[in-house]
Amino acid sequence: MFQEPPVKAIRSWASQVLKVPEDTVEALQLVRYQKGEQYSTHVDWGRKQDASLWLGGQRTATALIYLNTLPKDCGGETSFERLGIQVSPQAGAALVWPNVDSSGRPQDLVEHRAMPVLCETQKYAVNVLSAGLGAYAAARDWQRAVQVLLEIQLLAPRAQAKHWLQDAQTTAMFAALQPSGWEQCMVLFQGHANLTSLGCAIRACGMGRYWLGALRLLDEGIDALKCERRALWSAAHLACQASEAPQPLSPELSQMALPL
Ligand SMILES: O=C(O)CCC(=O)C(=O)O
Ligand SMILES: [Fe+2]
Repeated sequence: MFQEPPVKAIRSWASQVLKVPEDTVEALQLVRYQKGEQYSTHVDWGRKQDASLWLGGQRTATALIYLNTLPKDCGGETSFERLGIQVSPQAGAALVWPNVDSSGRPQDLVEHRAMPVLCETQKYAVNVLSAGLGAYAAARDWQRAVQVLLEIQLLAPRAQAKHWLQDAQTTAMFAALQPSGWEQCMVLFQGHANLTSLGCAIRACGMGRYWLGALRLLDEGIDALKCERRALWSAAHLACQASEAPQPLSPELSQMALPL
């Protein structure tokens, strides 16, 4: 389906307009409203308490492409009440807005709704959202996830998109939490120490049977992040379950400085 020419064309256009790699454009969503239907006020980005936010990476921007024009007085406008903006659907026009500010912080200002359609003409639109790396994390394709992370880092310099990049990096670490990716997970941990990434790194050590590393991270991480031991308990537990037999330390890892 991603290979259909119209879908490809829209995804490629969206990647340029939203300034994200094409791979992080989510699957297109087609929306249709019949008479009386609407979409109540919401934001397109994920809330902090939403676990899919750090697994999926933040939705940094939205492009809404209207597929048909609604007659006058037929409703169906996209309304940004906090901004005092209402846009009427016009065939072929696209409404593009950021969901985060220049530092990557999600914005409440861009909450919006689709006003009810008031006549028999149906409203059709395509909603294009820039996703994080979630698709690859879900597919356990850590090589692609890491590659996309590198592309994102090049596109968005660290200082300008700090929060979003942290989400993306943690997502890539999750994707790499596999027997074949655990060393890459440790590499991603460099310069990115927080509770979630530390938990990932401990589990990665367990996957690689690198027990010394897991123990060091557990001890030093608790000191450095000033967290309680039990905050990392499940990571440590999973690390222990990941493998039965210990494995000697590789020279490469023994030289790696902990980012704490
Ligand atoms: O249909 C509209 O005008 C807005 C749609 C929308 O906000 C959404 O699908 O997230
Ligand atoms: Fe929306």
